[in-house]
Amino acid sequence: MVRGRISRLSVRDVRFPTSLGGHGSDAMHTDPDYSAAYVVLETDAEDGLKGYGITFTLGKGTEVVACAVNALAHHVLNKDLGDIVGDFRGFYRQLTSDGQLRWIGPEKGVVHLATAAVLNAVWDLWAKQEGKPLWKLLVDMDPRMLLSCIDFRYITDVLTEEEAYGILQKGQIGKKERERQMLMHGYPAYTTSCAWLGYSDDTLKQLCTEALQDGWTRFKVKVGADLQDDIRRCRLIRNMIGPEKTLMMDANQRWDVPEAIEWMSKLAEFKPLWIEEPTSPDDILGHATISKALVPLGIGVATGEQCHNRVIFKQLLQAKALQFLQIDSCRLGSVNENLSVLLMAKKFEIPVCPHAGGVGLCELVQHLIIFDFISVSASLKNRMCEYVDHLHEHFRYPVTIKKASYMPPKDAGYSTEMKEESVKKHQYPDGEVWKKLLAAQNN
Ligand SMILES: C[C@H](O)[C@@H](O)CC(=O)C(=O)O
Ligand SMILES: [Mg+2]
Repeated sequence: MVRGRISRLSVRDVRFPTSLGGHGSDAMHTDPDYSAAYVVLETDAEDGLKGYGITFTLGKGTEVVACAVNALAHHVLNKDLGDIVGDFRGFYRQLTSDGQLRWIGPEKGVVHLATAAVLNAVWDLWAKQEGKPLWKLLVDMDPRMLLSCIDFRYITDVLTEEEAYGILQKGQIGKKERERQMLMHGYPAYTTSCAWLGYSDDTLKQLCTEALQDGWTRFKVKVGADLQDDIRRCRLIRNMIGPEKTLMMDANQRWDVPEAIEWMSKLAEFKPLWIEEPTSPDDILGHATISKALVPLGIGVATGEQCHNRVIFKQLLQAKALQFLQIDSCRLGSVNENLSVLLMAKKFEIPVCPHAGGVGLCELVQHLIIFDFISVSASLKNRMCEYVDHLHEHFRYPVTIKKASYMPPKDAGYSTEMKEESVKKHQYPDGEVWKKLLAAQNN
């Protein structure tokens, strides 16, 4: 049973200097410091449980998101957790429809990232109070209750609540067996960690060799800045992994539409399964044009890590603009909005392959995709969840990867809690890591 009134909300700016090693770098984000606006919710329930929520950011943006979290705090403080989750759709709407804050959204940008951080903390707290990992809380939840968490506004033209109910009802069939399958074998993953754009060829070779030894069979390589470099790097990685293993490419929005088509026709010989974010994430019709042009080359289009909200996903699906849909646990408005996108993807029969390149994203999104398999999609065809091998040591409940698959978390909650020691060290600008780095920069 949920209990307690939210008595405190705090938010901290936590940054990791990943840019120093080129980790996480791509054609548009050349110096990413993996960071998080880290929210902690406390209650008066006296059970010692807290809710932890993050949203992923890159360095400087974090302080802006933290401000937005503080601006949203009054919606959460002094609220009864039972009232929040009892009408979660209403609460989601209260946050996303704040009469003043929605002007700097709505449901997009900084204010939506902040909403995700707050709501991720609420879901963590809820799951902890129920004593279940988040995926299991969702799997066991009555379908009507689950649907009551979703705001269907703006998507009823493609998915009504009744249709969604039908999907969830169908998903009940074989659910126990799929849960057993997940617990035994886990959810298939791919790795992006070998081939960030800032890595040298030697680093790429070494990491790729290690990944192959560890049993990875699916790899993503960053492309988009320089065609000759891309050709060299893609050849290198394809030669190393061989013709049978899966290769994906990610351009992180670098190209115009015609440029994307032309560039990919030059990389087609390396047989990528998909090109990810070939152009602006807002250009739905542009994605549709690219998708259509790449069909004869056997290359799909993947996108989603910077899709603002369910409305953009709806239109991408309507326009047949993507072949692989990439949800993000912190870009959308938390679990609530991700549920609506999983259900739309099911309706359109488009495989979901979540984005996880960032700090904490692997920890969070594994819950969503495991739930999706057990209760919604019931399929692993063309599906895999991204994995990046960075910063897990800072989390209290880090992901477990076995045989290149995510093993379902067993601890209660949303795996969002960071180690206090790590937070203290990496808090910006006063944590010891940043004090040293900033002092060195100033000398
Ligand atoms: C800046 C991030 O590392 C980004 O490159 C992640 C990404 O695009 C992915 O993981 O996919
Ligand atoms: Mg990407």
